[in-house]
Amino acid sequence: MFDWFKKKKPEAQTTPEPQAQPLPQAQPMPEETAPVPDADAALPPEAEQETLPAAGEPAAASDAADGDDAAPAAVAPAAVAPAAAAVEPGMDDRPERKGWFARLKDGLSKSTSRLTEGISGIFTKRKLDDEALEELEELLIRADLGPTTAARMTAGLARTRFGKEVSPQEVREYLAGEVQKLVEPVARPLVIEPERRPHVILLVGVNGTGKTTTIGKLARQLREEGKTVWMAAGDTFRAAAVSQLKVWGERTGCPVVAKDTGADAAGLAFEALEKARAAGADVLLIDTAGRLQNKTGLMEELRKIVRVIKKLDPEAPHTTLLTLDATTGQNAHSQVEVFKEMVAINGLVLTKLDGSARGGVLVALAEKFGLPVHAIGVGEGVYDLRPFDARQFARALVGLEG
Ligand SMILES: Nc1nc2c(ncn2[C@@H]2O[C@H](COP(=O)(O)OP(=O)(O)OP(=O)(O)O)[C@@H](O)[C@H]2O)c(=O)[nH]1
Repeated sequence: MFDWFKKKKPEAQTTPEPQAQPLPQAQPMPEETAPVPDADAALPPEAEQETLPAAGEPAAASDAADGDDAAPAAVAPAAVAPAAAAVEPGMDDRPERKGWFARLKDGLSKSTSRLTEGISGIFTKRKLDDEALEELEELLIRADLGPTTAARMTAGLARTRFGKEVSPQEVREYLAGEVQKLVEPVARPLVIEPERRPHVILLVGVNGTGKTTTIGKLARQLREEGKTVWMAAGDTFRAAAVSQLKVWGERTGCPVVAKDTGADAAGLAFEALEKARAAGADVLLIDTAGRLQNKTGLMEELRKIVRVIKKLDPEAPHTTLLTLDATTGQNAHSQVEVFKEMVAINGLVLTKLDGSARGGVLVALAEKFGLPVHAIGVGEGVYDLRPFDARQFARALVGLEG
């Protein structure tokens, strides 16, 4: 299995340091699932194909998802890559060289230094006058906090300190407090509802924002909590995405339901839910495509996935998470708008807050959309997903110690 992994290292796959820290035992596979040692051997021979109760291939006229009674199309069953027998040596990057707060702070340092240097420039030995307020407002807008937030924060500072001498440290403390107040309501950890079996989590987001990596990180966390996790390789558009998810499956000891490139993503999600349910899994994580360049196609695909899995569980997906790359700054706003049109987003994961991030955007997103930020990504490793802590984030953003 790991030979395959070595041979077919996917493009975006990371190479964490070899430090074994075993997760719980690999999950048992249901009897009827065939191990798939190779990504290219995902389809079983024709004789073994079975008829699915719903959801056909994209070309099939009968779309079970549309709720019609047409006969479901015969499709190749999804292959299930078995959970690895043991955690891959090297997947565990837990003995961190740096604490996650330090990483977050480092990552935010570009936004932070611009902000802190700016604040020092404006406020050293100077009274808070209109000009200083204007400069501060501009600085906050440039740090991606958004015009509304910038205006409110500046006005708040003026209310209590106008005409007085304020130090840069005072301003930073004030801003950290305001940012914390703003983001606190959205800092909500992801809750897995035990009565759902499985709790279905759909990951959506533009390509490259970190969906697949986030699935791997989430799977690791959930497995450590003793939960059984299945994954569905719903980005059937890109072969690399499927292989990448299989690698994460191996790393975390979670079965991955996958099909060949071009297969119907909704059909795959349906099968994955059936299988995860039959196996009594606690959580099913569904990866999806993120081809925003074909917005209509993507919208249809995501909506179909949702319709199809609702046939098995009317309340699924129980969580639809949008991953946003924090380095894209204001672009994140339009991504939220676009994906909200497609599916009912009920949580965000902000990734790449460790790398030249434009972290202020998180504040503006919180203000504008109020969507819960369930987690933040602070690195490429399997341990680099953290619950979003409002206070620590706020302090890191303005360059204060946690
Ligand atoms: N520094 C850093 N890199 C990250 C983080 N999350 C993901 N990445 C990297 O971002 C790249 C894209 O991540 P993917 O998980 O492949 O993103 P995706 O949305 O699934 O993209 P596709 O597979 O193209 O659909 C990979 O190189 C990841 O290692 C993070 O929190 N920090």
